[in-house]
Amino acid sequence: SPTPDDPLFKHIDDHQHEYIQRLKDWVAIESDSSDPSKRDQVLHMMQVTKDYILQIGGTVEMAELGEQEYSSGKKLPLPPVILAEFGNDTNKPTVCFYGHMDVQPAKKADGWKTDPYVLEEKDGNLYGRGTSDDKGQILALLHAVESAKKFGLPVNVKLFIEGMEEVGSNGLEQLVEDKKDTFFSNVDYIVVTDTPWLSTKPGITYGARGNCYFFIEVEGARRDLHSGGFGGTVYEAMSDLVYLLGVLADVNGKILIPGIYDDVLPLNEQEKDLYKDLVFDLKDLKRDTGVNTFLHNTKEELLMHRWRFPSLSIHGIEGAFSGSGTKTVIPAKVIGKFSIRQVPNMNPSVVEKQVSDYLESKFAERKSPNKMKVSMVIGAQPWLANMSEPQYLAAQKAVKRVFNVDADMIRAGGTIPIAKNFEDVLGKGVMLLGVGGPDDAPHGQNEKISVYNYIEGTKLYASFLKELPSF
Ligand SMILES: C[C@H](N)C(=O)N[C@@H](Cc1c[nH]cn1)C(=O)O
Ligand SMILES: [Zn+2]
Ligand SMILES: [Zn+2]
Repeated sequence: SPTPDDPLFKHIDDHQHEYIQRLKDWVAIESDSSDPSKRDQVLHMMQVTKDYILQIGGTVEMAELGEQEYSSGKKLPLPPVILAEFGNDTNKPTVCFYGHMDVQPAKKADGWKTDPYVLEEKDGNLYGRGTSDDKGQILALLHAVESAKKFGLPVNVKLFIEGMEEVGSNGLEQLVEDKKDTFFSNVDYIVVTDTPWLSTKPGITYGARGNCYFFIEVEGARRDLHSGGFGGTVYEAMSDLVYLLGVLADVNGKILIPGIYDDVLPLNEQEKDLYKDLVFDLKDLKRDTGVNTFLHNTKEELLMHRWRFPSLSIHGIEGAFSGSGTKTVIPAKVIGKFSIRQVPNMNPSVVEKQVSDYLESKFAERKSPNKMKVSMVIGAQPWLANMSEPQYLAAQKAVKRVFNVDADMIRAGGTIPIAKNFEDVLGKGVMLLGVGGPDDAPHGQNEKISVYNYIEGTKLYASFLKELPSF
């Protein structure tokens, strides 16, 4: 361990088995927010989190968000949001941490080596869905709060924890508005505990991309058809969809939608300098991902395309045959799913129109009689902060104290949908301080967090709480 002698750090080290056991218990709850059949698990996860916060001495209000209505008319309860508090001393600064307890889908059949919902410890890593994104990072924070409390908390701590982040944080912006003059009224800083480091060196994150997520729905027949009986006689919905998905970007990742790059902030020399000293090795990335040829060859270009340029990814097709075997079917209705990561100063409503106009004109050119509909189901804004604010200085000092290195100042390619709203609605500085590793594989197979990041990350959060009042 790189940490100096400190009773607080010793307390954390002494409790690591308990911390790992708790992560194991929480990973076992299949809180996948995208799967309607698992909504009760998300609700249960929020309850378990609330109970633990109460156990370590916090107060908790559960803010109800009402129901989620699907296009089919089906309604499901939205998980309540946890609003928690540790201390309300007006002489102390107040920091509010944000994170989420829902996870992305995961099935052993996707290629996991172990059951995604059974935490496995192997070679210093803890494998399981949510170990890194975001249950492990939230638990590192909660254990830090619990430990720091034993030695006297020098700050008031608030927690704002939701259960729908992975599907775009439904209803959350309105809740931030509603709680502006109550729960958030005394909050000085917002810290998001949901982001990975760029390398094994700790990073502090001052920007994140937004995301506009689209569905293209193409409908041909009333039911799936036998391709022997109908192949060659019908306009196939899947062919239309594959065509539309194929005209979104070129082989080099350039997005072909007219106007999409118009609002991207130009790059200046000062920004270029920020990339120079970052520790980031393309060889490590190749080894981790198994990708031999990336779209960009230098550290700077690759990071800029992860952080400060938009990108378009195609995620899947609902309604298409995707099993093993050789089903000979013509799917009647298919929904293609893709998203465009947003960067400053792109605006989701502008992007929505650009995408719809483009796809409608491409579909019209094709002259298919099938029905086609484009909808934007998530429109999350990008966020970029001023990294000279006090919470950044305190985080830098905490990194130095725990790891004895200077933190990398980095941005995130992923999205925290609520980050920009926090800033806009509350007018408070936001920072992402995460403890995930660069190769944790969030959203992918065999997601993990290392025991090192989990435990030293707990010390990082505890040190941050100690340092914050001095800035
Ligand atoms: C960074 C965070 N852990 C995360 O994974 N966020 C999701 C949020 C999102 C965006 N569109 C839909 N969900 C992500 O970046 O994919
Ligand atoms: Zn997350
Ligand atoms: Zn995620």
